[in-house]
Amino acid sequence: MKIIIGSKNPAKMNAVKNGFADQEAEFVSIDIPSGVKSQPFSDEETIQGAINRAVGALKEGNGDIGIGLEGGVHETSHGLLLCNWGALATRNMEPFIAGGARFLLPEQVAERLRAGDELGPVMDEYAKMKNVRKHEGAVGIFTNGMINRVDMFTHVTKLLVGQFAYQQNQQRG
Ligand SMILES: O=P(O)(O)OP(=O)(O)OP(=O)(O)OC[C@H]1O[C@@H](n2cnc3c(O)ncnc32)[C@H](O)[C@@H]1O
Ligand SMILES: [Mg+2]
Repeated sequence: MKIIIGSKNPAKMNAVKNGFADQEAEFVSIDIPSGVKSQPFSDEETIQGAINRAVGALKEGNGDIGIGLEGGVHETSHGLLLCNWGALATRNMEPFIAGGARFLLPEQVAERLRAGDELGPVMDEYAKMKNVRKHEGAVGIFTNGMINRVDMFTHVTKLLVGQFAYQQNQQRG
């Protein structure tokens, strides 16, 4: 099975490998554009970004499965939530989608995003670190390391792989 990951971000690549850990698979990473804003601002837009990357990866990499993982934010009456979505595309089924962890961003960070900044650079500044988005992620920083970006996207990948497996079983009868 050839799995194409629509990103070269190592946190996403490792998460996909973890999610398929018990299967014989070859992994290829290709930087696929999300087709949405670099900082998606709703669940809807983040889901679309994940689907675009999954479908694009499948085509571009000529694989059996394309995976797209996308981070975004979503405005609520409680404040700005960080949201995370994934999509799994195959040749003959509609893409599967699954959501990951959500939590409120500190107002200081939320204000920067509302003003048009991207979370990646804002997090590096806030945490006084480099490339937070490729390592623990905002989720790792704000949960004191309890859940990092790889853990979070591994969970999303397992939700995708599990739905795909369920559907395959249903079709086999
Ligand atoms: O190379 P790609 O796959 O694009 O990886 P990315 O880190 O940019 O991830 P996304 O495009 O999915 O995320 C959209 C934006 O939100 C930022 N972001 C999302 N989740 C984050 C996190 O946990 N920590 C830091 N930045 C995050 C990210 O840097 C982008 O600015
Ligand atoms: Mg990005």
